[in-house]
Amino acid sequence: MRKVNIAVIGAGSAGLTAYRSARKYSDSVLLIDPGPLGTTCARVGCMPSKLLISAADAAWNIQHASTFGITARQVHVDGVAVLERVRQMRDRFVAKVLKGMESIPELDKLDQSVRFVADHRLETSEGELIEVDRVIIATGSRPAVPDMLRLAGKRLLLNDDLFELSTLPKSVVVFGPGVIGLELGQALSRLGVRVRMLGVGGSVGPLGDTDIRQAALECFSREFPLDPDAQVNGIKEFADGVEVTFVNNGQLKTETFDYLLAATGRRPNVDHIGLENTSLALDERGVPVFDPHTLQCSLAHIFIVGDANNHLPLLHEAVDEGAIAGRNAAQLSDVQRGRRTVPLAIVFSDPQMATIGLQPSQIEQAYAGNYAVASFDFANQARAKVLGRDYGLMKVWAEKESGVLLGVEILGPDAEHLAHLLAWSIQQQLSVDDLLGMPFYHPVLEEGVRSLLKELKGLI
Ligand SMILES: Cc1cc2nc3c(=O)[nH]c(=O)nc-3n(C[C@H](O)[C@H](O)[C@H](O)COP(=O)(O)OP(=O)(O)OC[C@H]3O[C@@H](n4cnc5c(N)ncnc54)[C@H](O)[C@@H]3O)c2cc1C
Ligand SMILES: NC(=O)c1ccc[n+]([C@@H]2O[C@H](COP(=O)([O-])OP(=O)(O)OC[C@H]3O[C@@H](n4cnc5c(N)ncnc54)[C@H](O)[C@@H]3O)[C@@H](O)[C@H]2O)c1
Repeated sequence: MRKVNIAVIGAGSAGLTAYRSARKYSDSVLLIDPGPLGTTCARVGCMPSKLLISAADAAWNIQHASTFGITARQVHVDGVAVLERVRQMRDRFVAKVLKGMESIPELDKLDQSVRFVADHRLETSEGELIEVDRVIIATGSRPAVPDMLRLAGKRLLLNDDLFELSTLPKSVVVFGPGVIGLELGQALSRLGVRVRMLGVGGSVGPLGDTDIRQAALECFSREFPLDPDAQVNGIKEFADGVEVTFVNNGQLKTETFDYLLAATGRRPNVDHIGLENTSLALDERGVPVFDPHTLQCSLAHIFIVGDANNHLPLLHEAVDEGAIAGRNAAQLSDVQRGRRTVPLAIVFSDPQMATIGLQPSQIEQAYAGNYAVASFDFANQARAKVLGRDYGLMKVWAEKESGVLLGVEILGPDAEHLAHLLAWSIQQQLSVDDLLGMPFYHPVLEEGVRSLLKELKGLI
């Protein structure tokens, strides 16, 4: 039987980093993945979605240049060319990952799927048994599709499928106004696809603040119909599309679309890896209980990283977790708490959305009576007006006595940059006064942060 010191299950962003981190300490590290290789981020996630969004923004900016007195006569979106570019560029990102994997010795790689058959034993899809001293689970996640949406049959699209279409569809109903739904749904709409978006429970993107959520709803609803708490009565596949019956303004309405895009969340890939054959403690979703600082599970020799642990399903977190777990798995007698960065999530919609630090509900719970919050409306911001993008709302929460920043939510132009500025400030535990002592150029979007901080100073 093959014997391995450290087995890394999954060669995505988390697994690859875990492998490299562990390999610094041990010669016996096996990276196991049946493929497709190249990582979710590069193949079907971060990169192709951002490529589609860039195409959409190009079309949108031309169509809306009239704000500046510039009119383009005819804007033609060539759906075939748009998707070809997305795939071409996507393939380059994937190729870069695969090239990087070439430096991994062949003996360290196994192109099969594996499952646990005991705490220290894995079985490959071909029946080979592998005795393992330590294991890092890095199996990622996959779309979670409610049964009802499967009624769309062949007309059901997942994020993976969207980028493989030969041309842009004419119409798409998007289920789930979360991160993926808003990014892809808005991009499709801006590329001329008729989009309707339906959600449950009223959530919009990752936003926790009700005012910002409302502002987001208003912004997106200007571009396509969006009901974040829809009542859907039926879904039916027919030869050329899918028919959806839902309640719209109190009336039952039936509309047909080319496709139904399911963007209703993701589930960790831990249900087919034989966890039932181990003595690992699992949570209510069947995910191994683990320590987010060490990535160690209830059995000291097993670690879980990236989307598989369902904690912070984002690329930079997957990479950080892989590095921590790789080191800890290799140094089992000296497991250490790795450094976790301040929570930061960005949605590449327009306006962009960002959440940083503690969520509003967490602040209420931990700092009740001892925090202040100020908000800023981009409608009044000089730079946003110059850019013709004067919409959005931003809030910052700070502790009352110290003035230290606790959390931020942004809906606004170029939020990706403001979000980093504020995330770095929170991580440095900077206070409102510290930040107000920094330079603010004119005219820039950051001046909005200064206005907000000045208001916040008056409240703490
Ligand atoms: C549409 C979309 C857009 C996104 N955009 C962003 C973004 O802009 N920014 C951001 O930060 N995040 C984004 N994400 C999230 C990000 O892509 C993920 O958080 C990240 O890719 C997770 O990496 P991972 O290593 O955990 O998983 P993966 O990269 O999915 O790797 C898991 C690997 O495990 C393998 N595997 C599974 N089961 C087994 C088994 N039994 N045996 C062996 N191998 C197995 C799989 O083949 C796969 O290669 C996006 C996700 C999606 C879907
Ligand atoms: N820019 C980024 O960083 C980025 C981009 C895309 C994805 N991601 C990662 O991928 C994860 C998954 O994204 P996601 O958008 O699939 O999940 P999500 O949790 O962000 O959104 C799922 C949405 O679907 C809704 N929903 C659930 N069941 C539904 C149903 N039956 N009908 C209609 N709506 C329903 C939910 O209310 C929610 O609004 C994100 O949490 C994020 O971590 C990140």
